Order: sequence, then structure tokens, then C-alpha cells
Amino acid sequence: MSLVALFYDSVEQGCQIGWPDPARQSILSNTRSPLQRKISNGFNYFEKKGIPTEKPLYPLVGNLWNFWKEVQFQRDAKNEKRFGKVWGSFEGSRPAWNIADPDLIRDICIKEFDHFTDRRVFFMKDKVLSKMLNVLKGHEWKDVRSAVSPVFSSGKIKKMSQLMESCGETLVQHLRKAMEESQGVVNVKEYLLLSLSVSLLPLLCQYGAYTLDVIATCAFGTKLDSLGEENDPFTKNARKFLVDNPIVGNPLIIIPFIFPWVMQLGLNIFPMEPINFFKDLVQDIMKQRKTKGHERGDALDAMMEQVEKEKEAGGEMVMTEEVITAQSLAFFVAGFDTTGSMINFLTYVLAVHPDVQDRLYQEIEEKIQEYGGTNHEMMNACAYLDQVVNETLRFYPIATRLERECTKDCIIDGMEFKKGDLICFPIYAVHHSLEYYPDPEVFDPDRFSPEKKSKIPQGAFLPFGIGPRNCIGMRFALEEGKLALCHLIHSFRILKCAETPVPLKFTPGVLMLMPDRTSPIRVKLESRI
Ligand code: HEM
Repeated sequence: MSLVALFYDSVEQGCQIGWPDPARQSILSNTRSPLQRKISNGFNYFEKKGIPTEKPLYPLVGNLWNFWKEVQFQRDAKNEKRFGKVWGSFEGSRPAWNIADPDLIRDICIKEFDHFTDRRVFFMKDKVLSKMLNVLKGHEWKDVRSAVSPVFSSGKIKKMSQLMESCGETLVQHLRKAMEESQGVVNVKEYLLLSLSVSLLPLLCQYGAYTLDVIATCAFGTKLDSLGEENDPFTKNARKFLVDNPIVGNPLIIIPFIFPWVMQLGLNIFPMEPINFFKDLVQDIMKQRKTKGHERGDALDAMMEQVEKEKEAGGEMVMTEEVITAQSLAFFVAGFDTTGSMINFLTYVLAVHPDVQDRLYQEIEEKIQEYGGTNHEMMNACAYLDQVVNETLRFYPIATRLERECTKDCIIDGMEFKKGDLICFPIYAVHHSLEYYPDPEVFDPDRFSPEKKSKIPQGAFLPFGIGPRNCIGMRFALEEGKLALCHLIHSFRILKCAETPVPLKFTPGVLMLMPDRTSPIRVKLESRI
């Protein structure tokens, strides 16, 4: 198929997902007109609505070219300065709204949620993966979300916190070893450059190992020390799933953005061998627990509890074995690297802001004394810890943008959204806006003090998203991150050294906030105990 024909197809795809009729007619009625004319017609979508537009440079790719060239959040910040709080761009041929206004973000994600229930996903052929919460759509998503929500209740998080505790201790042991081997300078989260790849992926190292151990114990009911037991089948398969995946980080991943229909050919983003390993593992553990009635207080227990409740209530079952397995995998996909990155950035800010570290150390030591160790209640009592974590997530939001798909036509604030429109919220630009955060480039945990926090508009702090489709694992991630930090601060003084990059540089071509391969986060650790 020629490139021109592919472009026509992708224009049609754009039309089906919600281009307005006049644009559609002018494009389709002139299918034999010169390519340039089609491009200018197709890319007029926002201009016709009076919305400023980031003009696409090339046919087919729209503004995706800029995605590869520039760091996403820097491009968003530049566009916000240039266009204001609402502007249009094109993901391939598909129109994408960019909205950096907290009131509008709140309206779309909460008030008018019924019109924006989904986010963009590429068709997933596998019958288990397609049931992961993050990719489900419409009613199916709603049913699974309400069935899975109790897994993350405060009571359940408290139980899982006890399981995480031993992973925190293992993390300290490994960091101590790494510190002794390298005269104190530790690359807390290493990066690996894949051949053919312009993006960088985390090795299962230090924080990666910690978050993997936590997922193994809380989502898969398996005790693990992934750095100590590199040949363990769980560690090996996790590595294949998350690190040695030939597709992630590969520039060819851009193809489904331009031609979403290619995924219907049966391509899967994830390699199947490790997926099958994890499916079998979850199913074996569930069988064992059913026969032996063994309980660990982990997420699998909580999901099986939900099954019993559904059985008692009668009616159609939502939590089938397939759905449960899919959620364990979803926790992996959504919770592994995000949480590792959060701990990585936390370590960095403490190294470059020793005054913040000293105050945090005082608080943690006081509360450890008071509560007899690091635990759920002790962490809840640490107000400054919460402020430091919030400010770190404001300064370095791991997911730099959120997405929604318009599922029903609607008009908000005079703007007409059509079914199929893609809506993007540039989190980084909002978090660094002078309007909501005075001196936004200053790291100041006191902006999240109880008095000041309440003045931040609801749609202006979005590290875990917003509304009914926000991050279901937020409390879990915060518990896991704070626990790691308490162990770290209690055991080590974190110091800036010659190898610590200031300021941080970031990687283009990825949606997550990732330090550049040439300047990974390195800090010096000094034992405190
Ligand atoms: C610091 C760590 C994390 C960050 C920054 C983060 C951030 C996010 C964000 C921004 C979203 C999209 C929300 C929206 O569209 O409004 C999301 C969704 C999600 N996250 Fe997290 N996340 C983290 C950790 C976790 C963990 C540990 C888990 C699981 C245990 C998890 C599970 C999920 C799932 C399943 C979704 C999809 C929810 C849905 O579509 O209903 N996340 N996360």
C-alpha cells in the first residue's frame, strides 16, 4: 500500500472518530485531489472551531513528529505559553484537544464524566489483557472498577503495608551492599539503552527490584528478593515482560498512533511468554487458596473475597478468573515503573535539598520512636513526609499527561466536543503554572501544608489523575513510596555528589518523565546507623 493510500485511510479513520461533517465531506468528496489539499483540509479541525492549533509539519504523523523530537512536557509548556490554556494538535490524523485549565479539567473528568468515560487504547487481541482496568471501556470498565475498588480500601492497604515492610528491609540491605561496593555513589535506578530504541528502560535494579518485590508479594502472593534471586522464574519473566520487550521504546510503536486499525491485525504490545507465566501463576495460587483456605491479606485475597460477595448477591459475575488475572497484570503494567520513578525522584530532591532532608529525618525518627518502628500508623502521622511526597509529584509528575476520549457529543464552556475526540491534559504544564503555584520552579513542600493545600484548585494537582477514572492504585503507591523513603532516610544520609545531575535532563519520545540516559540520577549514600 502506498504512503498516500495509507494517509487517505488514516484520514477516514479520523472522520469516523468524530471529525465534523463539512470537513469529512470536503475530504471524502475529493479523494483524488492533491495530497497537500487533503492535509490542509484535515488539519483545519480546530481552526474551524476558533481553537489555536499546533500546526502539524508532516502528513500522516501530524504532531507526533514533535513527540519524538522534544521532551513532551517541555513541548506542552511551550505550547501553553504560545496558545493559552486550550489548543489543538494532531496525533497522526486524529484531532487532540490539549486542555491546561483546571476548571475545564474538573468539568470533563468529574462533572461531565459520562461524556468522557474512556481513554484511548489500542485494540488488544488477548482475552485476558483486554480485561485490564486501564484498557477497559464503557460499562465493562465501570463494573470492573467498582468490583476492584475495595481491594484498595484503607483497611486492605494497612494489611498490605505489613507485607511491604520486609521488601523495605531488603531494599536497605541491597543499597548498603551497593554503597560498600562503589564508595557510596549509587545509581539508584539504572537505565539501559536498547538497540533500535530512542527511549530508555529501567533495569531491575534497586528501586525497580523493590517495586517488583512489592508487586510479587501484594499482587501475586509470592515472596521474592528479585536482586538476590535473579534466576527465580518470577524475576526472569518480569524482566521479559517489562525490560526485554522488543516493542516498548521502539520507534515503530508510533505506527498504531497513526493507523489504530493495525492493532486489529492481532498485534500485542506485550510479549506472550511471560504473560502466560503470570496467568498460570495467578490461577495456581487461586486454586491453592480455594482448597487450603490460606489467607495472606494481599490483593489476590481481596479480589477473591469480592468473588464470594458476588456469588452471595447472585446475578452476573464480574470478577471471573480472567478478570482477576488481568487486574494482577494491570497492577504490574501501571504500578511497577511509576512507583520506582517516584522513589527515584524523591531520592533526588532530598539529595539536592539537604534542609528538606534534615527536617524529614527529624520527623521520621520522632515518629519511629513514638510508634515503635516503620508502619502504616507511623507513616500516617508524618505530615511533612506527605508534603514532601506531594511537592515531588508536583515538581516531577511521573505521568506528564492524562487522556480521555469523548464518548458522547457535548458542549462545555462553549466548546463543542465530538464523540471520538481525544482530550489530553498536560499535567506538567499545569503543575508548573505561576497561576496556581507561586514561584513554580522552587521546590517547596510547604505549599502542601494544611493551610495552603486547600487553596490549590482541584484540577491543578493531578499526579494520579482526577475523577472516577483516576489512579486506582494511588494509596497503594503512596504507602509503598513512603515506606521505602522512611527506610532509606532512617538508614542513610543522601548526599549530592559530583555525579548528581543538576538540573535534571529528560528523555524525549516517552510519555513518562524519565531522566536522560546520559545523566541518570546518582547520589552518595552515607550510613546513619
Ligand atoms: C507513583 C506511582 C503512580 C502514579 C504516578 C500513577 C499515575 C496514574 C495516572 C496518572 C493514571 C491515569 C489517571 C487518569 O486518567 O485520571 C493512573 C491510572 C491507573 N493506575 Fe496508577 N499510578 C501509580 C501507581 C499505581 C499502582 C501502584 C497501581 C496498582 C497497584 C496503579 C494502577 C493503576 C490503574 C489500574 C490505572 C487505571 C485506572 C482506570 O482506568 O480505572 N497505579 N495511574
